[in-house]
Amino acid sequence: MARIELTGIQKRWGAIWGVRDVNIDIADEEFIVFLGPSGCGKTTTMRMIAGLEDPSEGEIRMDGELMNGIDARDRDVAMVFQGYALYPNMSIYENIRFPLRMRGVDKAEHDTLVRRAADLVELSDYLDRKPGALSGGQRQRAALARAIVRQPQVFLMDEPLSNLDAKLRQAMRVQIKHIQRQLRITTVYVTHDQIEAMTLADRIVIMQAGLIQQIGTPDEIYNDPANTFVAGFIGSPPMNLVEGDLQDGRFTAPGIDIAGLTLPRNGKVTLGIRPEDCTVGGHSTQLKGDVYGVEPTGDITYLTIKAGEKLIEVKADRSYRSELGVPETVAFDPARIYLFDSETGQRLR
Ligand SMILES: Nc1ncnc2c1ncn2[C@@H]1O[C@H](COP(=O)(O)OP(=O)(O)OP(=O)(O)O)[C@@H](O)[C@H]1O
Repeated sequence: MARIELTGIQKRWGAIWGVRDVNIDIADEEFIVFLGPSGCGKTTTMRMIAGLEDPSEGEIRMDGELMNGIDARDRDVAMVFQGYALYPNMSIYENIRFPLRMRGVDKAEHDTLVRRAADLVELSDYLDRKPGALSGGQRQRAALARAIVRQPQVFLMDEPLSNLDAKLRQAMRVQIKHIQRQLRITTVYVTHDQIEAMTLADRIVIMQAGLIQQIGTPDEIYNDPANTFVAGFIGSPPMNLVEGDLQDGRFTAPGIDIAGLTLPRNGKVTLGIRPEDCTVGGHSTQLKGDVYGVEPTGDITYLTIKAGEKLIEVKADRSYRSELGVPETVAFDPARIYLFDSETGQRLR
């Protein structure tokens, strides 16, 4: 159980900035995911919570207690990393037990705790094996069990699934979320994978270049992106963003003409529309272009249309087929159209 408060956190090494002005109040039992591209400051933020880095400025508190300057070993956190960091010569049993020995937990409790943790991650049948004799997913589960075993106040996970293949990642996501809910341990998880962030998080913190761009629930981040960075980072494929001209509520760009956008502003704006909020065909005059790519995947067909010089991504019906270069039209759901300031990227509508 722990609430974690980061207030005015900055980290720099000489002229290099890791993070600038990070403020976030993480509730007890919350699952928080830091999401952003490489180098945005996610790991640095997590390392400061762990006590592996000191902030240059700002305060870190756990349950109100100031953590600045307190050694990592004296913080009640457990970490899981991408590289599992299991000891190759120890059995899985001994690997999971290791933190109990390090923390001086009463020996009489070890066996029960190790077996309970192994059971939670479904590794009970593998306790006698060495890490080398396990699959990647099983090793990752062993690393998870080692973090779980002594029930810390906080879990810190840095891209723990990125070594696994897509199918295993999905299975492990479900397992991690399930275990976190069962144990009710505050969890901070770092990833650059938006699906992981959307599926795991109570709240997502989106970062870019050391700055927090938005903090919100997955629904808020998806439905109410604060700016073009967030809009373009979430979604698969992400939101289409088209620069154009707005005059008296009518947006125009090459191949695109949309009326009825109520905004008390004229001039250059960026229009945003998600691929899943577009409908192909019909008598739409909103977008006219040529088919540039068609990708059937079974349950959905991804269609790329070239309008002017811009490629627009559309999620079409699974049965949609066409030939390259064929003229096509697209209609936009008016309630799902976003407008952003083209200069600042900030959301206008
Ligand atoms: N020890 C260090 N010395 C100098 N600069 C550093 C150090 N650690 C990180 N940085 C810089 O701080 C910035 C943030 O790094 P960080 O590792 O937090 O990014 P990240 O978002 O976790 O990226 P990735 O997904 O690639 O791990 C980067 O520009 C990085 O080069």
